[in-house]
Amino acid sequence: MRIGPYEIAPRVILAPMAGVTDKPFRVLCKQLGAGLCVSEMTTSDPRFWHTAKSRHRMDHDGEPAPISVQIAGTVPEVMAEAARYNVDHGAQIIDINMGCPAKKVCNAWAGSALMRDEALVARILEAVVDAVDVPVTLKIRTGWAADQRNALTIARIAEAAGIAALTVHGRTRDQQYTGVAEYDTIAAIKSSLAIPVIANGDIDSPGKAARVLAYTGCDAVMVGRAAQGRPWIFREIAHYLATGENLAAPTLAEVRDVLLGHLEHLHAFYGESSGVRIARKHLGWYAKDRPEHSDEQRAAFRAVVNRAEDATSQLQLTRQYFDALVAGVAPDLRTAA
Ligand SMILES: Cc1cc2nc3c(=O)[nH]c(=O)nc-3n(C[C@H](O)[C@H](O)[C@H](O)COP(=O)(O)O)c2cc1C
Repeated sequence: MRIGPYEIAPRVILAPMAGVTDKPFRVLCKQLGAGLCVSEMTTSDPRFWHTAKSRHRMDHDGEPAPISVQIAGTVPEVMAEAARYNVDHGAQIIDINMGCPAKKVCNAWAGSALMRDEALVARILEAVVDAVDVPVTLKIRTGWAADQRNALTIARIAEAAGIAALTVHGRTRDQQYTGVAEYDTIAAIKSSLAIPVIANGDIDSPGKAARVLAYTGCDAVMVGRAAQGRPWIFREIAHYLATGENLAAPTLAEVRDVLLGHLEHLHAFYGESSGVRIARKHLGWYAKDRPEHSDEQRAAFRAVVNRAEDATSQLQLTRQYFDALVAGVAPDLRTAA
């Protein structure tokens, strides 16, 4: 699949997730097989561009190409300026967020709320496409509510405005994350457009990715929540799409090394104090799906690791836990604390 000059291969993309898809996570997912990783959304309001949060979100130093940066906002000229600013700071693809149901975004009439105003959508897309020389992509839901499913109309507006690829999350805004993704709507959109369409929603295994691609006819799939604590899902999906075979799960030693590398990158990127805090949610996700140990042990691991206040002890406790798993013994988390 192509987005402007970029060949996106394999056809599996990391979804933008605020608070999750920061640079350390994007770099990791790319290394582990994602064809493209989309940044957390960045605000289009210039008053917030110099906060620590925005500076981290706009930092793409050393990130592998193509660098896709998501912007959110409501005013066409402001969105255009935000797109220019991000391109000046390394963005090679601009993605526009009209898919996020978060209150903070929707109260400001951004994210998926924008889909209710089709004329404004057209003005925003045209303004952003005109403002930059890089490809502009759009991410939408199927509509605002069950009786307001206007994704196909928005998709046609997007294509006419020069959008280079469209991602559709198969839910309406009022569904938030409940219900099941409607792949029928995504298939209908794909069959009506000439630009690449990316299917998103509930893709959590290589088999599901292949089924969604076949059912919708889409050009690629986008994976969000299933990548949390499981960044190797991208190579698993890529391998399955290429061969029809399942790749072996990563060994515990590899999981340990991936996780320790991820923690080190978080500590270096955010600084020790914020890095340790931000790492905690990732630690919880990595521990969540380990079948080797009991729920009690996983809960104990989270509790102990959450107490680590500095980078050294967070790394040490994590290593200790996974070393014990690798050796096939129960980790003694009481003494580790
Ligand atoms: C924690 C979290 C943060 C998210 N932040 C964004 C965001 O910033 N921009 C956006 O377009 N979608 C955002 N989403 C929606 C995801 O990109 C994706 O559309 C959704 O999770 C469905 O895909 P999944 O079923 O693979 O998780 C977020 C989702 C989650 C769970």
